[in-house]
Amino acid sequence: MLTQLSVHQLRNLQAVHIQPGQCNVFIGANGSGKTSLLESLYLLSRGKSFRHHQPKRYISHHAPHTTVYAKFANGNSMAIQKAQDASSIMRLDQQAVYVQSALTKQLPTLLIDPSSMDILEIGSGSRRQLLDWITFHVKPGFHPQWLSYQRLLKQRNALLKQSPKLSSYQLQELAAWDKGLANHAALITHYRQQAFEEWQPLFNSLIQQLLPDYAPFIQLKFSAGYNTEVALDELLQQRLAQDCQMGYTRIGCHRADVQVLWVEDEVARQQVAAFQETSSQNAGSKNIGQQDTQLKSSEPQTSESRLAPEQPYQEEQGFYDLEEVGLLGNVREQAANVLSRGEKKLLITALKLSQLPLLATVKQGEADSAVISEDEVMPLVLLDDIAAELDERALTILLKSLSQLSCQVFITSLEPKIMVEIGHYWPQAKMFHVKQGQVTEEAIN
Ligand SMILES: Nc1ncnc2c1ncn2[C@@H]1O[C@H](COP(=O)(O)OP(=O)(O)OP(=O)(O)O)[C@@H](O)[C@H]1O
Repeated sequence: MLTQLSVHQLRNLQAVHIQPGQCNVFIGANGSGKTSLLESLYLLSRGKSFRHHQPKRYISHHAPHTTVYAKFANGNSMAIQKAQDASSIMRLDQQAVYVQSALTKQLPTLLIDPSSMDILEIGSGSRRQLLDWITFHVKPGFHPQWLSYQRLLKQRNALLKQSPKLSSYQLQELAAWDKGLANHAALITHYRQQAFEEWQPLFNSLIQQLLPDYAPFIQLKFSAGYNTEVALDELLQQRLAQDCQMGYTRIGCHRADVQVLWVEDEVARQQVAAFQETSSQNAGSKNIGQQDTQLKSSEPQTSESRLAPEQPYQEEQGFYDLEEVGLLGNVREQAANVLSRGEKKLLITALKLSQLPLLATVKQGEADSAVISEDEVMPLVLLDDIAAELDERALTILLKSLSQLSCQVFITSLEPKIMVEIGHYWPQAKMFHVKQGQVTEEAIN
C-alpha cells in the first residue's frame, strides 16, 4: 500500500506531501486541485495524464518538469519526472528504469471519472484499452506481442498511405509484414480471450450487486477485430486493394472490442422469472427487471441509436436490424441505448472494478524481477467527482462494493458530507482538504 505521496509542479500543486491510508478523500472547491492529485497518481502508474497528452498542459506553468514520488508500506518507492518535451526519468526503489511498464506493473491504477462515460458511447478504443489493461496485468506474454503488432501495423499503414498502387517489391514487403501481423494477432487474441473469460464471471457477479434489476439483460461480448477462423494475413491480402485506397488497415486485433449488450431474450426472461419465483415471498417488492425494462425498451429508438457509432467488425451485424428485433420479439442492442446516465456510471464502475480481483490472482514470480514483492501490489482506484450522476442509493451501492475489494482508494468530492457515508465502509478513511493547490489532512469528527 502507498503510504507517502509527494507531488511537485503538477498544475496548481507546487509541493504536496501527504500520507495516504487505505481510503483517501480529497475535498475542495472547483479548481482547488483535487483532480490534479488523481492525475499525479495516474501519471506515476501510466506515464501519462488522463486529461491531456501533452505534458506542457499539466506541468505547472513556467516549470521545466513535474515530479511524483510514492513510498510503499514495505519501504520501497517509485518516482517519475516528466519534462516539457515528454521525456521521463523513472525510478523503482532508487534504481533507474527505462520502460513505463515496469512502474505500471507495480502500481495498477483504475480511474473512474466523468469522461469514463465515453466507454459505452464512443468507438471501441476505450473498451479495448480496458480489456488490454487487465490482459497486460494477468497475461505477461501479451505486452511484447502487442508492442510488435503495433510496430508492424504502423509500418503497414505508412506504406498504404504512400500510394494507392504498390510496386512488386513493396507488395512482397507487405506480405512479409502481414505474416508477422497474423502471428502476433493470433497470440494477442488468445491472451485477450483468456483474460476476457476470467473477467466475465466477475463482471456478472458485480453487476448483480450494482444493477440487480438489469443484470440478467446485460452481457459482455468479445470480438477479436477480425474473423479468427481465417489467418489474418489471408484476410489482409483479400482486402489489400481497399486498404490501399483507404490508406490504412481496416481489420485486425487493433479493432477488437468488448461490447456491452442489452439482451432481452428467452434465456434472460427465464432468469428473471426464476429470480422472481425465489423472491416472491418478498411481497410488495419491485418485480426485478420486468417493470423498468419494459418501460425502457418501449422507448422510441431510431435505427441510428441502436448502433453505436464507429462499429467495429461484427460477426452478427445483421442481428441489430430493427425488423429482425421485432420479428423475434427479442431485443439485442448496445446497453448504452437503454440505460440512464446514473445507471451507465454504475455499469462502467462494474466493468472496471470487476477486473480488480484478477490482479490478486497474478502468480508469484510472473511479474518483472520486482523490487516491490508481488504480495505488496495493491491496485489504486481513483474516483473523480464520485457523487456525479449518482443518487444516494447508487452511491451507497458503489461504496459498499468498492469497500469489499482489495484496493487503495482515492476519491474526490466537492462536499465534505460524503465522509459520513464513506465512514460506514472505511472507519479509518482519511480526509484531505484541498485549497488553491495546498493539501492538508483534517481530523474527522
Ligand atoms: N499547467 C498548469 N499550471 C498551473 N495551474 C494549472 C495548470 N493547468 C491547470 N491549472 C489550474 O490548476 C487548478 C486545478 O485544477 P483541478 O482540475 O485539479 O481542480 P479540481 O479541484 O479537480 O476542480 P473541479 O472540482 O472543478 O473538477 C485549476 O485552477 C487550473 O486552472
